[in-house]
Amino acid sequence: MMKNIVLIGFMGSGKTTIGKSLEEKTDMVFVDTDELIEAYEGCKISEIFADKGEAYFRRLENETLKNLLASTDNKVISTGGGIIINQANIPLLKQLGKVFYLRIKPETVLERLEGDKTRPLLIGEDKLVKVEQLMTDRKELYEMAADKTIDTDGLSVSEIVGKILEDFT
Ligand SMILES: Nc1ncnc2c1ncn2[C@@H]1O[C@H](COP(=O)(O)OP(=O)(O)OP(=O)(O)O)[C@@H](O)[C@H]1O
Ligand SMILES: O=C(O)C1=C[C@@H](O)[C@@H](O)[C@H](O)C1
Repeated sequence: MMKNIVLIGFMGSGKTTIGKSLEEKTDMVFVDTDELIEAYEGCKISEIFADKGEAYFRRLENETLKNLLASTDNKVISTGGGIIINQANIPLLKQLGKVFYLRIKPETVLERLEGDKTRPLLIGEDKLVKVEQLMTDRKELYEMAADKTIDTDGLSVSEIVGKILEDFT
């Protein structure tokens, strides 16, 4: 297994925020699979979904994990919220390093992503219903992929970072 910290969890669970804070507090380098895909494709995730479809995006996520496996370690890898949908990704995540699942309640997701237009799966009405449905569909997959689950509701960024570092040996 490579020595990376891998962060998984729903949109808005804090993967980017926690990942960047880990980068500041350690000698590890932060990367984000959504950002790597945007850089590779030269456009935004919402444009990839609109122009080429979700299935195309999911293939890019799988390629991105394979590229990271071929790269150096000592990274904090933040992942797209749906990275676990393709179950072939689960063993890849585990090979990359220790997988931390940042668990969050649907209500907290809505509070955090209010007005955010960058998540194509959460556009339109009835967002709470959409979030609840997606979480129900994904719950088991996140748990299957995780080495460690952190319930993040009500915790500060530094508390979550502390828990991860305590556990990352
Ligand atoms: N522990 C926390 N407490 C309060 N607010 C937080 C916490 N962690 C993150 N946030 C806020 O929640 C929002 C979403 O966080 P972030 O972008 O890090 O999530 P994400 O998991 O990377 O989402 P996505 O996968 O959709 O990019 C941000 O505005 C961030 O400041
Ligand atoms: O939860 C999801 O399926 C997604 C989460 C984002 O991080 C992006 O990867 C994209 O918007 C899809």
